[in-house]
Amino acid sequence: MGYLLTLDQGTTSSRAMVFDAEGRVRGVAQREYVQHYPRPGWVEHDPQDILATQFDCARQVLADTGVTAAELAGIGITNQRETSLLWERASGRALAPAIVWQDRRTAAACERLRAQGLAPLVRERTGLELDPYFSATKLAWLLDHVPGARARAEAGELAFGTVDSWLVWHLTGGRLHVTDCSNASRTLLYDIHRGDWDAELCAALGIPPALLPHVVDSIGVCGETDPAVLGAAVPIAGIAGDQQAATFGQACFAPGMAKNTYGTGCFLVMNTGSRPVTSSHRLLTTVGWRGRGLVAYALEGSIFMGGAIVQWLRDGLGLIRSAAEIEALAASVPDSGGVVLVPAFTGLGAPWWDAYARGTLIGLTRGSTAAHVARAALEAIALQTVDLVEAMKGDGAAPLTELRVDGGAAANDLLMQIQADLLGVPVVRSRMLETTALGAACMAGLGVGMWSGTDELTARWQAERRFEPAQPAARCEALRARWHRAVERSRGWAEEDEEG
Ligand SMILES: Nc1ncnc2c1ncn2[C@@H]1O[C@H](COP(=O)(O)OP(=O)(O)O)[C@@H](O)[C@H]1O
Ligand SMILES: O=P(O)(O)OC[C@H](O)CO
Repeated sequence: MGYLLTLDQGTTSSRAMVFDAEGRVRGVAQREYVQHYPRPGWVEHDPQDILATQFDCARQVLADTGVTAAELAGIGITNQRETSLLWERASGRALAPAIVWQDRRTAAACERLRAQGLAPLVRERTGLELDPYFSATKLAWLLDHVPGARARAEAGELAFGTVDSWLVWHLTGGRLHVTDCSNASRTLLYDIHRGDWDAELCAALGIPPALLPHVVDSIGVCGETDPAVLGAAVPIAGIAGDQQAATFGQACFAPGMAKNTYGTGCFLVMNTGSRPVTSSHRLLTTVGWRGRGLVAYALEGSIFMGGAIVQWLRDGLGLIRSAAEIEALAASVPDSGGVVLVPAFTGLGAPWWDAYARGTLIGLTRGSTAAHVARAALEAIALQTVDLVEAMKGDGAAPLTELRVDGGAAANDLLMQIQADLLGVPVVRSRMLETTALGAACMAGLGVGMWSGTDELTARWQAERRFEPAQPAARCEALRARWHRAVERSRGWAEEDEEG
C-alpha cells in the first residue's frame, strides 16, 4: 500500500507516474496525442484520446514498475485546466470535441458580456477576466451548437466538466461527478470567496446549474476507482489543476513564494496565503488548494504560448527538428539582431487579455536568419514572464528573491539564463522537473495520511541549478522597451468573427 499513482493530463500529452512512500519516482509513462485546429483560433481535443492516452499510461506505468493497483495508497489527478467537456450522463459519451483552454472561438461572446457590464462582477466573485480562456463561455458555446444540448442540459441529462471531472467520471464508472476547488476556480462560475458555484453568474452566462459537478477539496479522498479500470479499487485522494499542483510540487507553501512553469503555455503562480488578493494589474486571483487543514489562494499570470512557440518553430516553420534543437540554434547568434516575435497566436493573456491580438514577427532585415528568429522566440517566452513579475510587483507583492522554474522548456539552459538576465533575479530549476505530477502525488499522499504535512515536502525539495543574472540592467530595459513596442503592434489584429 506504499505507492501513489498520479495522472497528469496535459495539453499535449498524458502522463502517469508512480511514486514511492519517500516521494521518489518509480516510473513514468507518457503519450502525446493529436491537437485539432479546425479553424483559425480554434483548438480541440478528442475526449476519447484524453481518456485512452491517460488510462493507457496508467496501466503502462503500473506494468513497467510491477506495482499493482492493490498496492496503491491513492491516486492524484492533475490536469490542463479550463478545457471544457460536455457528456451524456446515461452513457458517459462526450457530445462534442473538448474545447481547449487556448481556443478563442468565444471572443465575441466575451465582448458582448463585457458590453453588458458583467466584467466587474466576474472579477469580484471569481477573480478572473472575462476572456475566452476560461470554461463558461466554451460550455455555453457547446450548449448553443450541439443540437438539443440546451434542453437536455436543463432536463439534467448532461454533465459538464473540466478534464479532472471527465477523468474521475470514467475512473469511477460514472458514479462520481466532481471537480476540485482549484479547477472550479477557472470556470467563471465559482465564487472563490464563498467556495461554491454562483447562481447569478450561471444565469448571466446561460449555464444550467444541473450540469455542474460537485466541488470537492483538492486534498482528501473523494471516492474510489471502479476496480474494472486498474484492477482494484483505489482511493482518489488528490485533485488539482496542473499549475496549482506544480506550485505545490515546488513547495511554494509560504506566502510570497512563486514558481513559473514553462510548458505549452507559461504560468507564473504566487502563493498569497489563506486569503484571496485582488490584482489591480490584471493578474488572476485563483484557488491554490484546499483540504486537510491547508488553504491557499494564489495570484497567477497566464501566458498562452510558452513552449508552444518552440513547437511552432518545429512543426509550423520547420526551422528545427526537435524542441531541444532550438537551444543550439539560438545560441549561434549573440542576440536576435533586432527581431522580435510576439507569440499572440491565440491572443494575449495576462496582463494584456487581448483575444484579438495575433502573432507578430517584426524587425526583420535582409540580415535576419533562422537563428535570430529562434533567439527571438526564447526571448519572447522570457519577456512575457518579466511582464507578469512586474505586474505582481505592481500589486504589492514583495520583490521576488528567486523564481522557481519547471516544465518541459525549463530544460533549456539558454532560456533560463535569458530569463535570469531579464528578470534581474536568480532562476532556480528544481531537481524534479515533473513538479506537476509531484504536486498531485503530494496532495494524494497527504490526502490518504501517508505524509504528515508540508514540512516533509519542503525538506525534500531540491534545486538542480541556479541561473544568476549576468546582463547589465540597461540592456534588459532596452529589450523590454522594444518588446512593448512590438506587443502594441500585435494587439487588436484579428477582426473577423471567428465564432462560427
Ligand atoms: N529544450 C527545449 N527548449 C525549449 N522548449 C522545449 C524544450 N523541450 C521541450 N520544450 C517545449 O516544452 C513543451 C512541453 O513541455 P510540457 O511541460 O511537457 O508541456 P505540457 O504539460 O503543456 O504538455 C513543448 O511546448 C515543447 O516545445
Ligand atoms: O497543459 P499545460 O501544462 O500547458 O497547462 C495548461 C494550463 O493548465 C492551462 O491553464
